[in-house]
Amino acid sequence: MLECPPAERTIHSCRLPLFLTMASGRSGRGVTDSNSESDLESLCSVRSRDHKLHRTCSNGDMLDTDSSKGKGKFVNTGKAWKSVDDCSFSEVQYLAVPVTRRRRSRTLSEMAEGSRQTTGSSPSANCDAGSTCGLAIPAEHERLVRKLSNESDKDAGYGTDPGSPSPCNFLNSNNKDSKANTVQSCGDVVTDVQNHTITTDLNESVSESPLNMSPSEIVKKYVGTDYLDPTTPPATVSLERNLTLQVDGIIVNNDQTHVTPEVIISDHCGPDKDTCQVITDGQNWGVHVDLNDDDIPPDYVYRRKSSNTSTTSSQFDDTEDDLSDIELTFPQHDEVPQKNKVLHKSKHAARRKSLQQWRKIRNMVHWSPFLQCFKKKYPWVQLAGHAGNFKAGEGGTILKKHCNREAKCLKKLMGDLLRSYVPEYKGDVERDGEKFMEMEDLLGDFDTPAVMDCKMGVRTYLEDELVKARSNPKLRKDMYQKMIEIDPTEPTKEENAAKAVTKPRYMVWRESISSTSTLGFRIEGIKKSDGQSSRDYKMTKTKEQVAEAFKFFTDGNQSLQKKYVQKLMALRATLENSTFFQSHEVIGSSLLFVHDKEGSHVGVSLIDFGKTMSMPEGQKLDHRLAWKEGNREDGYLCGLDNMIAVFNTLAECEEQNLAEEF
Ligand SMILES: O=P(O)(O)O[C@H]1[C@H](O)[C@@H](OP(=O)(O)O)[C@H](OP(=O)(O)O)[C@@H](OP(=O)(O)O)[C@H]1O
Ligand SMILES: Nc1ncnc2c1ncn2[C@@H]1O[C@H](COP(=O)(O)OP(=O)(O)O)[C@@H](O)[C@H]1O
Repeated sequence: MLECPPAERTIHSCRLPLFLTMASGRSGRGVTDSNSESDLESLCSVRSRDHKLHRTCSNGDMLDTDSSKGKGKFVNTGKAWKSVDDCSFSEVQYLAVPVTRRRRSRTLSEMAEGSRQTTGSSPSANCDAGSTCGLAIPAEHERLVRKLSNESDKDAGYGTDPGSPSPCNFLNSNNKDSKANTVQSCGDVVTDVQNHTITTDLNESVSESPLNMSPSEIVKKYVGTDYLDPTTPPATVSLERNLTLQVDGIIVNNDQTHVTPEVIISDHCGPDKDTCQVITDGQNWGVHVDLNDDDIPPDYVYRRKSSNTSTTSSQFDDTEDDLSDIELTFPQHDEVPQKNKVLHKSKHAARRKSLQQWRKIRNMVHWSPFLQCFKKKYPWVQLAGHAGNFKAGEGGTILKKHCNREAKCLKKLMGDLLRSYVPEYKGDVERDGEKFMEMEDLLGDFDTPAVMDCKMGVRTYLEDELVKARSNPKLRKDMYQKMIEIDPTEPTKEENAAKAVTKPRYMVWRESISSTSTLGFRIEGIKKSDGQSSRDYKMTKTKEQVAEAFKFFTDGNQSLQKKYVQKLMALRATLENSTFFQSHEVIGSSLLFVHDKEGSHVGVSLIDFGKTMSMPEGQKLDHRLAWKEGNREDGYLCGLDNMIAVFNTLAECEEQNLAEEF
C-alpha cells in the first residue's frame, strides 16, 4: 500500500515501494592528492574577483582559476604564463584564441624590430630566473615575429601546428629547457629579446595562425565535425590524426591517456579586450584574450530578436553577414533558468561587430549543454554519449559514427519483436570519407521535445573490458580527473600518485554513486521542452532523487507519467519475448524518453548498442539475475522494473495530491 504525501509536500516524502537492490564491487577510498590542491593552497592565497575565483601566489602572480572546473594550472603574471603544476586539464581560459581583424598602426615585426634594439627591460619581475614565465624568445623569434606580423584580414589568428609540441609543454615551470620556449604577452609594446619577451597591443594585430585556420576550421578538420559539445567527454572522438584538442576544458583526443592539448579553444574570452596574451613556443602559438568586467558576459549566447521560441545559439544560422537582427542575451542555465536579459543593443553594437568572427567559435563551443545544430533551423539534442559522434542525415535521419557491433545489433533488431522500440536503421553511409550508421531521428516527430536518457542495467562495462583491464591495465587520467571533480577523496593514494585510474575502477565507482548499482538504471540527462536541461545526475542515487528527476522531466504531469508507465510496461513485455534481448548482454544501452510540449505524444526507445554482445549459440540471459563475473547478466529488467515502480509511484502520488487539492 502506497502512502503519498499531502498535496503541498514533494515526492521526497512519498513512500515508494521496495526496490531490488543489486550489489556491485566497491573500491576503497584513498587520501586526497597532497601534491596538488593542498600545495597549491599553501602556495596561493585565495581572493575573489568578479565572481570567479582568482588565486594569488606568494610571489604575487595571479593564479586564475575557475572554481567550478577544479584546479587552475596557470599563473598569470600579468605579462606571462607559467604552470604551477602541469598542463594536463589546464583551464583553457588562459589559452585561447580567437583573433580576428584588428586595427593596426604598426606591424609586430616593426615593433619587434624596434624592440630588438631595446635593452634593459627585464622579464616579469615576479619570475625567478630559469622559470618559464618571463619568457623566452628563442632562436626562432624571427619566425614568431613573422607570424605575429602577418597582416592578413582572414578569420584566423590562432592555432598551433598539430604536429608540434603542445603549448603546454613549454608552460611547465619545471621545464629546464624553458628558455627555449616562448610566452608572449600583449599590452603596450615591449619586446625584449635579451630577456626574451615581447609585448604588444591588442589593436596591433595578431593575425594568421601557422595553419591559417580558424578554431571552427580546426575542429572541423581534426574532430571531423562542425560542432563540439563541451559538456560531453569526447573520449572516443576519432580524430583524423593524433592531435589533442582542448575545447573549453574538455580534452578531445585519440589517445585516452594523452591529455596535453595541442590546440586550445575557449569561449572564456573574446577578441576585443584591451590586453591579450600571445603564447608561443616559437613553433606553436595561440592567443588569449580576456573579457573586460563590463563586457559581454562570457556565457552570452546569440538570439534572434524576433524569435519567440527558446532559440539558442545552436539553432543559430552561422553565416557571417546577418548580425543585424541578433541580440546578445544571457543563456538559460541548467535547471535554474535565468531570465534572459537582453543587453542594450547600442551599447554593444560595436562590440557585436568585433565579435562577428568570434561568434563562430562561440557557436561551436558554447551551446547550452545539449543543443547542437546539425543544420540551419534543425535543433537536435544529444543528451549523453560522445561528442562528435553524430551528424545530421537526410530526411529525418541522423548519422552516428560507425561501430560494427552496434550496426550488427541494429541490423538484427530490424527483424526482431523490438523493432518498433529502436530507431529504424537505414544502413551505413559514408560522409567525408568516414563511415556512419544512418538511423531514424527519434525526435523527428516531436515539436519542442522533452528528452530524457536513462542508461539501463546494473553494470556499465563489459566483462570483456574487465578481463582486458586485468591483463593490460590502462591508466586513464581523464577518468581520474572526472572522479576528483565529483569527489576528491575517492582516489586511493596510488591513484593520486598516478593521477589516473583504470576504466573499470571509474565505471564501478560511477555506478556506485548513481542509481545504477542499486536500482539498475541511472539518469544521464534531461532536456525539457522549455529549454531547461541538466546532466547533473551523476549523484542521483536514491529512488526519491530519481523520482524527483522524473517529476522535473514530466513537469509533475500525472497523465504523462501514466503514459510513460504504460509505455514502459509494454516495452517490458516485448523485451521479455524478444529473441534478440534474450540472446544479448545489453550494456551501456539507454532508454530515450521523448514527449512533446503538451505531453500528448510520448515515446520510449532503446538506443546505443555499442556495448551489446551476443551470447554464445543457445545461451540465454535472464536480465534479472544478479551479476557474477562470467554469467554476463546485465540487470536490465531489474532496472526496468524499478523504473516502472518509480514512475508508477510518482503518478499515484500526483493523483493523491490532486485528489487532496479538491
Ligand atoms: O559518463 P561518464 O562518467 O563521462 O563516463 C563515460 C560513459 O560511461 C561512457 O558511456 P556511454 O557511451 O554509454 O555514455 C563511456 O563510454 P563507453 O560506452 O565507450 O564505455 C566512457 O568511457 P570511454 O569512452 O572509454 O571514456 C566513460 O568515460
Ligand atoms: N536515434 C536517435 N534519435 C535521437 N536522438 C538520439 C538517437 N540516438 C542517440 N540520440 C541522442 O544522442 C545521445 C547519445 O546517444 P548514444 O547512442 O548513447 O551515443 P554514444 O554511443 O556516443 O554513447 C542520446 O542521449 C540521445 O540524446
